[in-house]
Amino acid sequence: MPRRALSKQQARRINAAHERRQQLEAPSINAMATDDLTPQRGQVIVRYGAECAVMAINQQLYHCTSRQHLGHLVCGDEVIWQPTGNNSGVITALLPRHTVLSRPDYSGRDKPLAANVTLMVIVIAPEPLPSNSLIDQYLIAAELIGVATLIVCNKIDLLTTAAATEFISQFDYYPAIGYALLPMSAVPGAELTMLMAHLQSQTAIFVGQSGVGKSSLIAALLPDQAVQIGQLSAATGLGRHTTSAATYYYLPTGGGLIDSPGVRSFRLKHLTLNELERGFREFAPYLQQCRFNDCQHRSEPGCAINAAVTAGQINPQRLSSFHSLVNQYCTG
Ligand SMILES: Nc1nc2c(ncn2[C@@H]2O[C@H](COP(=O)(O)OP(=O)(O)OP(=O)(O)O)[C@@H](O)[C@H]2O)c(=O)[nH]1
Ligand SMILES: [Zn+2]
Repeated sequence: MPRRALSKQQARRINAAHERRQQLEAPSINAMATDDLTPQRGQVIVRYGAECAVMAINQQLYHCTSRQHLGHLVCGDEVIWQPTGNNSGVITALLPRHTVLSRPDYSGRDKPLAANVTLMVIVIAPEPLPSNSLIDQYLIAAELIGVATLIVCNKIDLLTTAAATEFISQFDYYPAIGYALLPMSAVPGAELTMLMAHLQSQTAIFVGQSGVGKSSLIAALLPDQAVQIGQLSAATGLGRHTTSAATYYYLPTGGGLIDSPGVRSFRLKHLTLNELERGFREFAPYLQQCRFNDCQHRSEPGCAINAAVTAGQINPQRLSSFHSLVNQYCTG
């Protein structure tokens, strides 16, 4: 299929990203561009131990330590930092986080994993077969964190056109409740260009079952990932950047994505019934309408959610998914 013509805005973004890339690739990356030592804004690209690689407004990477009172900084954090010369600096303030992706640590306490993510790309594929319940778990997490979502149905090339249509039709009710669904394959082409368009100006993460093609999609989206990793190694002085740490990568058409094994395997934690209800966005207009305040939306009389299912306003599969997640997550 022919590639879509780029709008002026897309072309401008591509040019800006290209310039940024050239700066990233410049051999002078380890040299201070200026003697200016005044505090300035920056973004944490990767945290390693107690230190961070920070992208400065001059589009160069700096190796920064951080003041202890700032706590646990993560990839995606926006910060104020002060250059100290020799391509280094000190992070002095953490700017408010718009969103935080976190996961429980070994003691069960929530620990931030990445900050300021704006889009969760939920990857499914015909192989391994997806479960609607797993999709719902990611959607709930996204609703609670406050990030937008895109459901990507990858590996569509494995199916005939008729089988692909039938496969995708199982998930038809997601677009109906406002969750975009994009069928595609992890190879260059019109579908990848469309995915790029969805990622513009976003900070995305890719989540989904093992084997659905997250790594393949990310590799197709980031042809220069090795260059970016090389620049990080140089900036951090570590020699080798470890890809196990959550890392922000710049996309060629603008925006970026945060990736790490931990981010890719992000899962839902323990939830209260109220949080679970908030995770089903189409339930919202009915939640205060049930006769009983503690209605579990099973067979209670006067349940507005069940009435909405009967009236065709809520998909019955979403309600049964809600019930199975109550059993799974809302203990005690
Ligand atoms: N036919 C086809 N195969 C694909 C596509 N995308 C990925 N694959 C294959 O699917 C397998 C799994 O892909 P990965 O990218 O490793 O999947 P993943 O989701 O990153 O898996 P984990 O790293 O285990 O989480 C590999 O053999 C890929 O080559 C696609 O669009 N079409
Ligand atoms: Zn109810």
